[in-house]
Amino acid sequence: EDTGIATKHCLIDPPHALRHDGQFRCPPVIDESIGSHPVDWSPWTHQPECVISEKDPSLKYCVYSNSRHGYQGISLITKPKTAADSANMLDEEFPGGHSINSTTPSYAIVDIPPKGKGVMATRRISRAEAFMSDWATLVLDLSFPKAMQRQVGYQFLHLAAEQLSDPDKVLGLGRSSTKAVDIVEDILGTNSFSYTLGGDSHMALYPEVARINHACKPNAFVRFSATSFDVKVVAFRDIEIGEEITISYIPMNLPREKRQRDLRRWGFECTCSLCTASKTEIAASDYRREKIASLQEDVLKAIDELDGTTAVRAAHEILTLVKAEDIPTMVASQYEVLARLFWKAGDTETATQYAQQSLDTLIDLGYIDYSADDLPLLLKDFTT
Ligand SMILES: C[S@@+](CC[C@H](N)C(=O)[O-])C[C@H]1O[C@@H](n2cnc3c(N)ncnc32)[C@H](O)[C@@H]1O
Repeated sequence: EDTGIATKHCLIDPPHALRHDGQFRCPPVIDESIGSHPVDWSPWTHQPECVISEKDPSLKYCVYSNSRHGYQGISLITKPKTAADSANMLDEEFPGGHSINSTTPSYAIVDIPPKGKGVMATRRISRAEAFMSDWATLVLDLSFPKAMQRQVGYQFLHLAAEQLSDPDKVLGLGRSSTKAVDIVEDILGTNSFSYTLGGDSHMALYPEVARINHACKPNAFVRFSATSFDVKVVAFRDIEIGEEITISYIPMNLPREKRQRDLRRWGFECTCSLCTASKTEIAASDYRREKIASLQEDVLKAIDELDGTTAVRAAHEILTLVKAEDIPTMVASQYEVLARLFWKAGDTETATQYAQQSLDTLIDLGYIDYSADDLPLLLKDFTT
């Protein structure tokens, strides 16, 4: 479930003499010892509160909040170093350049029994269109719950929520039906995305995106940003007025049984069109999906055995199957696999063509924007 987010890292900290405009400085690491004036905590709007793990005293986490970020502020519970690295991802300029330029609202949050709330299109949305934007509101280092005693963990979660400009937007996501001990824990458990920040696994909550229900063949996907905390929701295909917006909570290539098992974490039985299709259709889909998985193993094995011909043949077969199963993101990654295989075999011309096809597929989906640098960057990645 890698959402593929990357963060900017502060790699260059030039000599003092070059720091005349302050632009190139690495952001300082800030923790509770920093000082008692708000200017000391900048860019955070609250004094960080920190705790050291009793289980491992080398681990320290703080709550970092900026109540001006996005619609309702952001709170991170993370290591001081990670917070310093992410400070440049903050965006205090809402409603600024990141929002969707649309005068007609494209969706509404409505009751969709028995799923609870859900998101419905209120106008026609075109394929590849980014029709919703949202900002990370709670971000939590995944190692934090394990490193902390339960009560301290809850206390920090609640502090993080309280320091948002609109805590109710997050707390309102709580399910009244739930038996969970702690409401914030429950909210994060069923609503957040996993992503990497400062090289560590985190979970991130986007309150608006959190209202989107799951489907195994969804009509939308979430597009993450490598350089900011905002996300966009993009249409996989044209969506008609009154249609429910859906995303996939799980990898899109799993057979039915595995999907149902993975979805249990969210506490529902999936009744999407793919899960309730006819027996024959489900069997055909499952067959292709299991075949994709076994062919992926064949590719890896062939690479191990330096058998390029078999690897390419299996990769081509996967491409045909993911097209038949209509898993567009895997079409793009499969072109990339082929590009890498040809690159390895020294056929850089064919490799370049496949790399271009991979990028074209992602651009066509609205997954990335066109950039002239992308092809050389991708090819460079093949060599390193
Ligand atoms: C991220 S939230 C989605 C919004 C949620 N329905 C709400 O009212 O806030 C995830 C929760 O929605 C419900 N849900 C999502 N997709 C569903 C589906 N396809 N069928 C039934 N319930 C679903 C489950 O309760 C799940 O834990």
